[in-house]
Amino acid sequence: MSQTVQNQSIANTGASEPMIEAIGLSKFYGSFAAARDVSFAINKGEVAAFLGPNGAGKSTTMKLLTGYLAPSEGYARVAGYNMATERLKGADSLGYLPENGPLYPDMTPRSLLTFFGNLRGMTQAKLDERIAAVIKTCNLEAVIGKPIGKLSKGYRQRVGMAQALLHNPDVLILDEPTAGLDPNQIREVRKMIRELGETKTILLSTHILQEVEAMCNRVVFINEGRLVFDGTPQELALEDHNLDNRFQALTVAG
Ligand SMILES: Nc1ncnc2c1ncn2[C@@H]1O[C@H](COP(=O)(O)OP(=O)(O)OP(=O)(O)O)[C@@H](O)[C@H]1O
Repeated sequence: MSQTVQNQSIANTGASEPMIEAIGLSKFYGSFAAARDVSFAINKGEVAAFLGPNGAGKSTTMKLLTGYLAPSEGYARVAGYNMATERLKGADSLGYLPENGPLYPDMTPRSLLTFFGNLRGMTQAKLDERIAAVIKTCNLEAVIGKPIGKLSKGYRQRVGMAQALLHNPDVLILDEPTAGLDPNQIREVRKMIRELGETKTILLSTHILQEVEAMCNRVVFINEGRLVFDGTPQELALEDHNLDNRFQALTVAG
């Protein structure tokens, strides 16, 4: 597989305040590198796709960025805070949708949101206000009192989004937000992300190329744990005329 950085051009969207930074991030499991010296910066206002085939290291890198996993080398910054030494401050600005969504099947969406709000030290008044807001944003009215384990995949994903949005963070890191959803649910989640992207900086992982064109103004591409492209969707498509061809070119042996 190609292991060279084939395009390091940085997207120029006019914004320049870095909100999500990977600085030489590596994660080793024994001698296997799930992420290897990954560096990029997502600027304020950007909606960035984190692209790569299965097993490329997207979830690992996202966990390193959010501070859920300790890097073997390098460090991450969110909203300017080092996630190794200032994680709580960084977490105030960060909402994270993990790849498997909410893992508390016996809780209801309301009890889950209350639990996370309490963990974040929200006052009851603030919590009531924010729960009402995320129920609306994520369309959770119909299921707010039902056990999460009994909800459809689409609703579980929305509960995960509600949890990520609860403290109204400026930065969102979303691990495959549309995975396993039906076409209607995918359309709804994409619409929600587009709307959120008007006010927030977002990094979302996907291997669906239409998602890039539908939602993103920036692409970071990794393969076998290494950064292989960093630029705009237009730059990604340019060399091989379309995104499908380019995805293949960046991931096949070469
Ligand atoms: N705890 C672990 N121990 C050993 N290997 C791991 C561990 N976690 C992840 N890996 C390996 O690291 C590589 C990257 O995994 P990761 O889940 O980050 O990929 P991904 O790009 O998110 O893939 P997908 O699109 O399938 O979710 C994979 O080969 C995976 O098997």
